[in-house]
Amino acid sequence: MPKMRTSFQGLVRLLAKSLYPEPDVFIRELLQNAHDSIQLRRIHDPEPPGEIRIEVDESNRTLSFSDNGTGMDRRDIEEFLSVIGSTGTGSHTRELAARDVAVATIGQFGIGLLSAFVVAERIEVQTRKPMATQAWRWVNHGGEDYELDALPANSQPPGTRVTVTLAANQTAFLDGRLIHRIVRRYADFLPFPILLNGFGPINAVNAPWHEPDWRDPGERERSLSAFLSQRYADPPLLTIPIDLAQPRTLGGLFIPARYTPGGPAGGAVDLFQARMCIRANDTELLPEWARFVRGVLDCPDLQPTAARDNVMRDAAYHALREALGASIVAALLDLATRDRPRFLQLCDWHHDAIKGMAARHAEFGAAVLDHLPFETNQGLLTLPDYLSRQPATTEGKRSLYFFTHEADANQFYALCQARQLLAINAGRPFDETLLRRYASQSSDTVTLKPLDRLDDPTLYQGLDTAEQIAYVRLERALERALSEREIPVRARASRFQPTSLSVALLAGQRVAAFDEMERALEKSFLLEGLAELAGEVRERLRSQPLTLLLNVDHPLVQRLGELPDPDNPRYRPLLVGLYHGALLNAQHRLTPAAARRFHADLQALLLDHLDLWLGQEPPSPATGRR
Ligand SMILES: Nc1ncnc2c1ncn2[C@@H]1O[C@H](COP(=O)(O)OP(=O)(O)OP(=O)(O)O)[C@@H](O)[C@H]1O
Repeated sequence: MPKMRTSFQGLVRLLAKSLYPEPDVFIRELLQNAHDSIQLRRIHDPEPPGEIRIEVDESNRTLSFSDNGTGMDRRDIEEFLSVIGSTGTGSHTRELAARDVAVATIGQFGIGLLSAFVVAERIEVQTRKPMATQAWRWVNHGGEDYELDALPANSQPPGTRVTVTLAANQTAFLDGRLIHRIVRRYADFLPFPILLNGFGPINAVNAPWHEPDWRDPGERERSLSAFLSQRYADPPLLTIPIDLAQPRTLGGLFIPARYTPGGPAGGAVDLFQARMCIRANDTELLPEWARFVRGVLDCPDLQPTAARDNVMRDAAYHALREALGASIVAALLDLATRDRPRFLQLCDWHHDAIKGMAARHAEFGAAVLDHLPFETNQGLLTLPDYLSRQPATTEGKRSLYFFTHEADANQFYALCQARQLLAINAGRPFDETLLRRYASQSSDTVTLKPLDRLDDPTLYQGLDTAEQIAYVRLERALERALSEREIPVRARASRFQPTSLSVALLAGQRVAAFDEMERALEKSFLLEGLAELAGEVRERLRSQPLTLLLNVDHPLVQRLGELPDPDNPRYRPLLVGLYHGALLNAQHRLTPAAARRFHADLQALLLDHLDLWLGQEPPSPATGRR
């Protein structure tokens, strides 16, 4: 019966390519082999110091990796190097562990050498054990067959030299700068110097957590901060040293001084295992809420996948994720008490990220909510601070006054100041959600009081019937004057403090949306379809009226209320001016279009005013003109 056959060469290439989709990992794997062999030799021979050399030979299209590690004898070559899936490093390490000798090797699968076949057409290994009287040369062209020759001892110093002849389409790897970058990415913290063409070390060798003074808190903070600023372009606003016993993890996290909206979807870490990078920019390990955090971690207890480009989602992984979350929360809370200004700065710069995460993730929210700052008319306050300044009712309840439109802050602060109310500006994203969560968690002691409701008796007093009737004419005249300008407004006379405020402008959600639309339409590069859509939304928003509250205690409102015919066109600029004044007082609401209209109106009003004066003056004797 005919038999199925396999192509060894085809299988090896397929396996190598599917395991190692990034061809540059062969550099990582060969450096790791060199590292492991040095580690194994150093158990018996601390001298000479370990060293790895990379040499480029462009004319022969070769890259070679030399180490002064254990080297191999014929048995090692036949049992481990030449057998896919058989690991000498792994088995030596296990034997040593059984004798309680710890050695920090990385290799464990016996397949790393395969990765070189993704880029190589030939691999030559020259090797000698330190005391051996013979060296060996092994050559493979990516097939089942290999050549093995004995060489005189003086042809190879103790250790191993692996020479990779690159395939004709892989010569990019002869570029020194590329090699340098790959070494920094994967092997920056290998504990032995890596020299490139005789120069170096080109790796950092140690990270701050490998240095002897790592346990000194001051030194640790300083070195970690310098290291992280240099590694990432962002200087850290807060550094979080990580030194965990279970699962063993060393490293540093940080919250950058800049927040890039739309940056990585999750917090990102460069994940190392036993000093070798397995995953740069991993966005899965940190808890989902920790979007504002970055850093480097080395966790030897994580189990890498065979391709060494990810880690298993095992118990150690989940325990690490949880421990990192706890470390971040602890560092934030520590900063909140130790260095309040910096904590506030951090909450401001990362407002959306930190408050957003507190709103979305109950656990994180519960841990930090008491410490988050909220803007009030007496500066930034935490919710417990705010409540401690509020009087309690007889039932022990305290009111939490807030308004939800940041654009209204100027106006609301004036209203609240006049009534000596302490109010929270909950206008930034997530503020209102967090306030509501806080109040519902403390419903026995806290009552929420939204201030942007028209019928709020705390701020606005109703009028008696006679007063209401007296102001109806002015209310209607104001509405008509503004509707001529396509500004839909509902005017209502009321009484509020301070009396210096003639008009308060109240709006629903529509204000922010409307302003956005107005701004969008000002942009010349807005796509045609989008401009049409924005225009349509604006028109719909426009039809929802704002509410103008007229303060009957203000002299201007009183005088206008006394006019027998407020509809007379000559008063229109004054009525529109009232509206513009309120708009201006609410600061942010001045869109470019509103500013242009206001400017034109103000000029017309000033001109009228001048004419009025000139009309009262006697004519000039020279010109006969007034
Ligand atoms: N530079 C070297 N010095 C000494 N022995 C080596 C060297 N390179 C490879 N070997 C031997 O060849 C074996 C196979 O190497 P290979 O890179 O395929 O796998 P590994 O390093 O054991 O495991 P992994 O697949 O996890 O990297 C090693 O376990 C080791 O015994």
